Amino acid sequence: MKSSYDILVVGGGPAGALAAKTAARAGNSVCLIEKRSAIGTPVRCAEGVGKELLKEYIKPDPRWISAEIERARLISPDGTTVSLEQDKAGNEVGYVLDRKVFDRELVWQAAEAGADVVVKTRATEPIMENGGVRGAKVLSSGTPAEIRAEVVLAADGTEAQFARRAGLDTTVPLREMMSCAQYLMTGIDIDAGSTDFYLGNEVAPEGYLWVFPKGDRTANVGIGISGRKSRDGSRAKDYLDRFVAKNFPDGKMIEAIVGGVPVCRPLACTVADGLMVIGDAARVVDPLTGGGIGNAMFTGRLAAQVASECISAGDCSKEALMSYDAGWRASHMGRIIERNYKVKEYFITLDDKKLNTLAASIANISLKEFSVSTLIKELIKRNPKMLLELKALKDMLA
Ligand SMILES: Cc1cc2nc3c(=O)[nH]c(=O)nc-3n(C[C@H](O)[C@H](O)[C@H](O)COP(=O)(O)OP(=O)(O)OC[C@H]3O[C@@H](n4cnc5c(N)ncnc54)[C@H](O)[C@@H]3O)c2cc1C
Repeated sequence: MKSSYDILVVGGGPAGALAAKTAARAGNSVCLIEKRSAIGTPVRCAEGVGKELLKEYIKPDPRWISAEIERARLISPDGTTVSLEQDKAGNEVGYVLDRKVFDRELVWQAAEAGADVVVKTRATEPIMENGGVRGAKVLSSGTPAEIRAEVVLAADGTEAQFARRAGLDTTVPLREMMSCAQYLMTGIDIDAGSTDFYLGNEVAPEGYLWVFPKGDRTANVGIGISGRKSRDGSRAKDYLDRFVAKNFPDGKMIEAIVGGVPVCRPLACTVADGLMVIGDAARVVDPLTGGGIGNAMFTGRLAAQVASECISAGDCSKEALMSYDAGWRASHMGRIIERNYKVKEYFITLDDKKLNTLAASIANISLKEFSVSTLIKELIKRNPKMLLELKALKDMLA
């Protein structure tokens, strides 16, 4: 680790790794620091990801694919199942990853591209000069040091501490922080080709419960609920325990995790003078699905491209870096986040009866060519009693 670089990346998750790889490939001197002693552990993720989405960033490799997924199923409170099968070209839809291996591979690719990767090194605060970020104060294996950089890319995950310390507003409303609990379970009977989402206030109030297969009768079984507790005082783990006791009484729990997923709108501004915020720290998790791996990689790559251009032009001011902020907001990803935020806000208002009605009305149709707009049209056609509500949703998305 040197004391000065073109680009300093704080955090070795998918956002930081893609940013470091892209920036190093563009010829910049790059340092990626990670506070943990090993990249990728412990895993705080259900590890589901779309195939198409991933293809853009990394070649599929059986070393980090735990399972191939053919369909996603939505299970309503009364057990009605809606199956979303395959993409338009008939390809399998996704993977469940082994993120310990996946994250390590991404960071290894950054190192191979020329980035210095330093673990056990935590950014404690930004170096601020003339109102801008000029690097980071760090604790590297317990020893204080300073790393200066033209641009810092903050990829430090949900807590977004680096951006907050640099003066950005990173507040998440309590109800928009989904609290999660997850067990890695083995010895359970599941559909090995399906990611299952259980909906309803009994199972997961204002959220959902997931079963993501990892091969060999093993799965990530997890839950996210809105806020820290539900109205009756139950926590995410209480709901998960009830579900597991009922559905997988003979299963064995191998690993347990807790975590939070911000299902809010992204940061109002993701840049400052000398600073760009990427991945979960920028709050670009999909607010409807809770998926953030692809969006983390997308923002990491885009930020590194913009940072490289700004460094070459000798201008890393907030104004110059703003093309990253404007770029991701105008992108397909930015538009989907905005749309899915509205869909999520609508779905959390539905009681179990309405969820059952909607699920029953589309359970028997083929959703192979599924798109949100065609689905809403179909729902409106089939649910005259909910016409006004569904029309309001359609207008919101127009
Ligand atoms: C329970 C749960 C289930 C999820 N399931 C899915 C899913 O199925 N599919 C999906 O797409 N997404 C899922 N997500 C979201 C997904 O995990 C994140 O969106 C993704 O990991 C974001 O990547 P990132 O690089 O932005 O942040 P992270 O992966 O969180 O990486 C941030 C890194 O920064 C490091 N760091 C933090 N502070 C510092 C510091 N001060 N100095 C140095 N390093 C620091 C951390 O140790 C960490 O390694 C889930 C999240 C949770 C909590």
